[in-house]
Amino acid sequence: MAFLELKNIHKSYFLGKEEFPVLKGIDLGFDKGEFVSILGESGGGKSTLMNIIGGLDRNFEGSVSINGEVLDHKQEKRLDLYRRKTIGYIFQSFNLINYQTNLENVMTSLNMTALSGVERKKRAIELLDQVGLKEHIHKYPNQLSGGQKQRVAIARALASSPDIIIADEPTGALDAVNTKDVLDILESIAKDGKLVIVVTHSQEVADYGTRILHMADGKIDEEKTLKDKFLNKETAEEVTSKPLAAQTIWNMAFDHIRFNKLRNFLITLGSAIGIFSVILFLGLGNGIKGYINDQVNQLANPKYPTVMKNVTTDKKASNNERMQETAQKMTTDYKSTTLSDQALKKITELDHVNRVIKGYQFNNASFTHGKTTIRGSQFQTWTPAFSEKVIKAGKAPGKDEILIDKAFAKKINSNWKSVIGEKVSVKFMAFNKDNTPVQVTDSFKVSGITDGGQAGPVFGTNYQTAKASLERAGALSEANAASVAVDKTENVKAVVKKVNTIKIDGKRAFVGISIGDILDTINTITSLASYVLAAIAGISLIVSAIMIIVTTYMSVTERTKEIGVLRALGARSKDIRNLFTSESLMIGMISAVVGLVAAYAGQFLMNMALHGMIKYDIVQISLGNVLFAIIISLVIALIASFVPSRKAAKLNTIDALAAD
Ligand SMILES: Nc1ncnc2c1ncn2[C@@H]1O[C@H](COP(=O)(O)OP(=O)(O)OP(=O)(O)O)[C@@H](O)[C@H]1O
Repeated sequence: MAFLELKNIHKSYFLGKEEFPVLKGIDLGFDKGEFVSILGESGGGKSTLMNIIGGLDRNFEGSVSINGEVLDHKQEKRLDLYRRKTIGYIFQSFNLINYQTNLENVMTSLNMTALSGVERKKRAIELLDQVGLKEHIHKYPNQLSGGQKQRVAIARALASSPDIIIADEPTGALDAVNTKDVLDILESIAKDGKLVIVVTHSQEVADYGTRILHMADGKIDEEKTLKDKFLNKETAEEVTSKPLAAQTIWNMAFDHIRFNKLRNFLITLGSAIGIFSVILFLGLGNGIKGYINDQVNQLANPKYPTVMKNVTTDKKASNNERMQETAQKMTTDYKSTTLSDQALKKITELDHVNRVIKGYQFNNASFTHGKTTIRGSQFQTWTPAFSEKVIKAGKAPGKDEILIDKAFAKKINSNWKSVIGEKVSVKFMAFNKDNTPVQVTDSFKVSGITDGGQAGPVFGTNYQTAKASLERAGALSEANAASVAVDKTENVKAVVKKVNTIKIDGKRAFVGISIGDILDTINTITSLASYVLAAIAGISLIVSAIMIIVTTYMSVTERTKEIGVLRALGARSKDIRNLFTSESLMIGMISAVVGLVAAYAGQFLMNMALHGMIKYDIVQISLGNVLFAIIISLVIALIASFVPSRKAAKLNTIDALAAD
């Protein structure tokens, strides 16, 4: 029984329905230690036969057996293992991987063995030494002569110590000297106890072997034994085969990215710009939200929700809308907006309420000092609901005293603090019990100066002072607003909810609102705005996804031959898919890192530039934003590589090897 046996091999190609028989019944036996040359006219079917022996072609009739065991061509896994372990391929056009050094080319085959990393490297160097290339191991294939390239290819074919070496026109591209060298090496391989099968057109090459087979018209028409096969000395080295490890695939992907530096740099840059802008906008959203929260909290004490009379009958109206309606009603039907002590008592009786502080709010007040007047501002009572931080100089108003806004104080005197102690007159419209407008004019001493920041100017006296003014003018003096002192911040929400459900005479009596509610509204608006901006920036991520798709496609097209070589060396179809997916993921990962670094740099620069103006870090990239960037970038890379990497994995090995 021969080591390799072919029985009744038939193979046809079909063009449409038309059949072109190429192999018409081949029966052959080969032994280890043989150096067999297959000669024959061009188009006679030599390569077709080699593809069947090499486990690259599965569509044929007949059987191939190794050591008596029939190879099941239907089992892809079995064939992958067969190519990895039993077959070593040498091609006419060398088919080395151009972005790998010669050492790495040999290592690629060794990476499909169970040898350790150190052993693989040692063996690769030994093999390259054996073919006389020790000095050239770190060169790339394009830095070698044709003969040298073919020797690297031989070293690679020998790497996994296969029993059969198939060489398709191995000397076709070589001159006489290199041809002799390569044939010597092939002979020594046969002498080592391996089966060497060479396809050639050259009688000179054929004469070198131990046996010549001649093919014509799809059959072996002549067979000639030149010399005895070499003694089958059992080779000591037995290398166990293993599929490509994930780590190796990552390394190959990385090598390719490095090899195509400029192209990958540009793609990474494109994707990174997308990530950068999305993250920066999200960070800006966080910062603006934080800034507004900070401003509002500087202005108001969150433990004091504000209450007004509810005048709205529309059940669907929000609390904000109700407050606005009450404020409007103050100018037409003032009486209906006042809060009686009796009504406010209902709030005082609620759990967690310490007390209710009565107050006033009047719009369109004007303030005058000498020739300086400011109109259209709100005049209100100063209650503990304001944060003390609002007072930038001086103190809270006592009897017949007033707090004025800093901008107004500056108008009076550029040395604004000096306005404290001066008299300021206030004029605003109130109403008497018949809802007839009554002008209130009074004059108070400035006790302090306020800065309401984004919330606008704050002018205010204490409750007693305002009440006395209203009474002097003959206006209604019942409060039209109140602040509720709640025991703890965490109870504010519950108290406000309760306040909003209190009914008097069967109607909802109050509308209460807390700073928390106001912040919730502002935060929702800011988040929305920042998401919209991030989504607009996200369009560039779509562009980057398209770029990755295009490059992966280009990469697959450019590397068709490499895919064929890897499959011929025994890589599985999923290894090919993983190779392209890994490359995209790596580009996605690098883009995310570059985008994030740029976003952090942007954050630093923007915060530094704006700090003088707003004393706040306006860009605040959160850990969540960082994770989001990494995940979105990887997901895009994964989606973008999905189709091209599958296309690569599905390529037919023979067609891939035939690619130019
Ligand atoms: N994929 C294919 N589809 C259709 N016909 C094919 C295909 N591959 C090869 N053939 C045909 O099969 C025949 C045998 O081709 P093969 O490459 O095996 O010949 P060969 O003996 O190796 O030729 P050469 O010495 O020129 O390399 C040729 O006529 C060729 O045109």
